[in-house]
Amino acid sequence: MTETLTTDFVVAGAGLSGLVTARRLVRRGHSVLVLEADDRAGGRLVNLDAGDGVISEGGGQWIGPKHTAMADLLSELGLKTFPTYTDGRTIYLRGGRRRTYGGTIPPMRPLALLDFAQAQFRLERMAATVPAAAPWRAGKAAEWDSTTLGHWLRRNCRVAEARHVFELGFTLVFAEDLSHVSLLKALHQISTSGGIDFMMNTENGAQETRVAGGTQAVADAIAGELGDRVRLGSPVTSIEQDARGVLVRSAGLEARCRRVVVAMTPADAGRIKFLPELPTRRAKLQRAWRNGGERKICVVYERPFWRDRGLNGSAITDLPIAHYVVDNSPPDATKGILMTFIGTAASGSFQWTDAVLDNADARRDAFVDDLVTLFGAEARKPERYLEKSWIAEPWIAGVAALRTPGVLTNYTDAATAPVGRVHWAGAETSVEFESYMEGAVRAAERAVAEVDAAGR
Ligand SMILES: Cc1cc2nc3c(=O)[nH]c(=O)nc-3n(C[C@H](O)[C@H](O)[C@H](O)COP(=O)(O)OP(=O)(O)OC[C@H]3O[C@@H](n4cnc5c(N)ncnc54)[C@H](O)[C@@H]3O)c2cc1C
Repeated sequence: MTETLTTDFVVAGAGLSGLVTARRLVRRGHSVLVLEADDRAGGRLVNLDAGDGVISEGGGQWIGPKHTAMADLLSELGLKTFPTYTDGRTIYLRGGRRRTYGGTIPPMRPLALLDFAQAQFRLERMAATVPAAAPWRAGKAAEWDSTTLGHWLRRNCRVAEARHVFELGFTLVFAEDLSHVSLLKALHQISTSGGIDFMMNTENGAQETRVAGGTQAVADAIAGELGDRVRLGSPVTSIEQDARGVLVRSAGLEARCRRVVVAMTPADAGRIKFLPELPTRRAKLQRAWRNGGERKICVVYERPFWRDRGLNGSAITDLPIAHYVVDNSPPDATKGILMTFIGTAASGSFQWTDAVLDNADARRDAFVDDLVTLFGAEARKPERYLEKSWIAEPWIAGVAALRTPGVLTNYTDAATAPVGRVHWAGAETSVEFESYMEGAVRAAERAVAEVDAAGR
């Protein structure tokens, strides 16, 4: 039998953005129903069990000093943060030569450093000409949206060592081979996400802080407040609107409401049937949308033994698996956790083989081999291996938006423009800090302001 409900608003998706949207609407005195397809709330925020009550984040984890909306949310929820571990030296390994360094600049050869600085200067200068709210209006939008960041780097960052560090940093941001990322999108991301240094750095950067208890605690806290307003295992299948309101259908449930906020990536919204049909640009955007995908993998040790040797657990390398390693241990160091990402990027020195991509044991063994090279024989015997794949999630398009060439200039504001009584939230609809948790919260605030302003 189909259950029928009436509510002021339906929020589709209980990721961070949908949860914050619902929380803000409830606080304004509205009735809200949140429909989540998966059997848990949180979306891209999820904790992995590292044993003995310790967790490591499987999805979004870091925030930085410019992430003010996230900081406000954490303080409203009474959640604590702690600094990402940076005491000690970082390992830089290239061509078999292992060195350590302090600060933020890897010990590249002088020519590579010069090339890196010049490419960074040029990218920042180009990014400064991209309007935040309308990147498709940049003077060179058509030119930049017809090429990729990967192509630009190959042409303009000629020293392989410098290019590798760039490719590494940006591949982490987009979770994809840079030859899929529009140059215009990359420039827009640079101008709206705090600049290259902020995006790449830990201290004074986007990786500065972590949430005590992991970011899933944020989702759990909000879902706990919302209680039975959140329905899990309830994928929205259709959204039908007329002049008086909206009918939202899910498995065994129909909800009538004034307005709907769809809080997920445009690709995920593409699975919902809309009546009447969506405007052409919006419908085509949903088909064209891509988020990059990768796996986050961690090995758990009894303790962070590398710290005894003055190392902070971070590494930048050209090893087969671990191009970037970071210390993901809990704040009290009751376990030692080292983390990396595995994607499919095939440019530059990234070459993850199918043998590694398609076999969890091979991934673990290859990562441990790299960690032994970096941190010594003690790395050989981890207590546990954890991984979270964002490649084959049934309800989530992937880690972060990449926008292939042509998407920004063809579909302009279709990701955010409301369609009658349907509004869009989700980290991918934020002008600032798109695809970050900060973007998810800002998008929620924008969507709430929109439905408030729309009245009935
Ligand atoms: C590996 C990884 C690392 C990251 N690192 C960071 C980081 O360090 N810092 C940072 O700021 N950000 C990071 N992010 C990004 C951050 O996690 C996301 O920006 C944020 O969590 C997105 O929230 P959201 O609500 O917009 O989307 P989502 O979390 O994707 O939520 C969308 C929800 O909609 C649901 N859904 C889909 N279809 C339907 C349907 N038909 N009906 C109902 N529900 C549906 C999904 O199940 C999901 O729960 C990372 C993400 C990943 C995956």
